[in-house]
Amino acid sequence: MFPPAEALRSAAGKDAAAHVGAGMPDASDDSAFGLALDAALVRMLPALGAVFGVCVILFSAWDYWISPVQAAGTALLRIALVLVGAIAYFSWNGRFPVAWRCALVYGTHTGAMITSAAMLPNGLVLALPAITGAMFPLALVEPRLHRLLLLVLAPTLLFLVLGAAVLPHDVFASCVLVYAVTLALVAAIAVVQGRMRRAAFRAEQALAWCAHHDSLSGALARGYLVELATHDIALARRYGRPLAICMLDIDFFKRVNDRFGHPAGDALIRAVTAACVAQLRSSDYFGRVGGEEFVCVMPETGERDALACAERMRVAVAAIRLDTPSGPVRCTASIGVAALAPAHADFSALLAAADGALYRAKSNGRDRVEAAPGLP
Ligand SMILES: Nc1nc2c(ncn2[C@@H]2O[C@H](COP(=O)(O)OP(=O)(O)OP(=O)(O)O)[C@@H](O)[C@H]2O)c(=O)[nH]1
Repeated sequence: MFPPAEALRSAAGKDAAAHVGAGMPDASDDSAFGLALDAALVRMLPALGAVFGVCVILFSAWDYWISPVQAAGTALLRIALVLVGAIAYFSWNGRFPVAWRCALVYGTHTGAMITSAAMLPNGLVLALPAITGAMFPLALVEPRLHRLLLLVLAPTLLFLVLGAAVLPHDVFASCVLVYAVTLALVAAIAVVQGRMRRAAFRAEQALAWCAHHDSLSGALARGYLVELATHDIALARRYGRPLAICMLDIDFFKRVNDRFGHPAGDALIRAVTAACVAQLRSSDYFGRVGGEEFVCVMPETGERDALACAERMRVAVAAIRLDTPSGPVRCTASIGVAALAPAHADFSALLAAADGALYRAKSNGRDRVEAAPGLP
């Protein structure tokens, strides 16, 4: 069983078509890494929020131990703030970025700890290990330093304001020192593990790209193209939608290699890929299925539009001119087009129809587009 095409497209990094001919993902582009971190945050936060919530409520028992008289008040405050954070987290889902929701959960949970502790005698000193300890999971959840600092900003200000108000100066200074050292440690852990995660993410992206693309042309690799096409054919059948494919072969490519050398042949393969991809819709995809053979899959496209697209590709290929020391390299291409019909059992059958049309284009003189005969 093939995984769904959308999963395959996202495994390749972005939309498959957008990557055709685009080369390896740009290692300096952190936007995909940022999206992956946000997705991880969405997965981790509910669990982390629940753990924080349980801890904060358990601290109420501790409050009772320190000051039974005030325990009811602090317990109510803690529970109210945790509930506010949890309710807002779920009701803001989809309306606000995950970073804001994360800040809210962390802010309400640690805010509850700090405010309740400040109400108890020596509470802030006694609760300091819990308040600073709560920062450590953040280093795992959010390794981006600027985001981490934004997350801790509100609780830190609360800690400083309440600490200055309720603690003696020297005790307050010691608490601030412990807090600052912990924050520096947490930031260092975030930076180190962020670097490790970024390196792993890039390696994963590069591997996914290599698995799904042809390294010479940047077009989709045959296996990946077949997987995507198999899925799109199933969709087209299910919903009675059109789909067409083109099979393109560079004419007399051997002569290019023989006359200009293999590097020129390679450059021509890249130029043909770029020229063809430029003629396609973003929902189409283009793969290299053999030495100088390419297949383009066009979902939601009938035979007439596919023929027009194939003609645009033929003209674009004929316009290619590569300047080499041995003179300009030019080429033409023959293209076979086949539209999906009920008689095509699967992608191989459709491909065989396009191959037959391509064969006719070759035998009829090359540099032309031919359609496969209509099938019931
Ligand atoms: N430079 C280069 N050449 C390749 C690559 N893959 C296959 N080829 C060459 O492509 C040529 C294909 O030749 P043929 O199958 O005879 O096809 P053709 O010369 O294009 O002739 P027609 O298809 O009949 O028009 C062979 O010489 C292969 O060595 C590649 O990645 N790079």
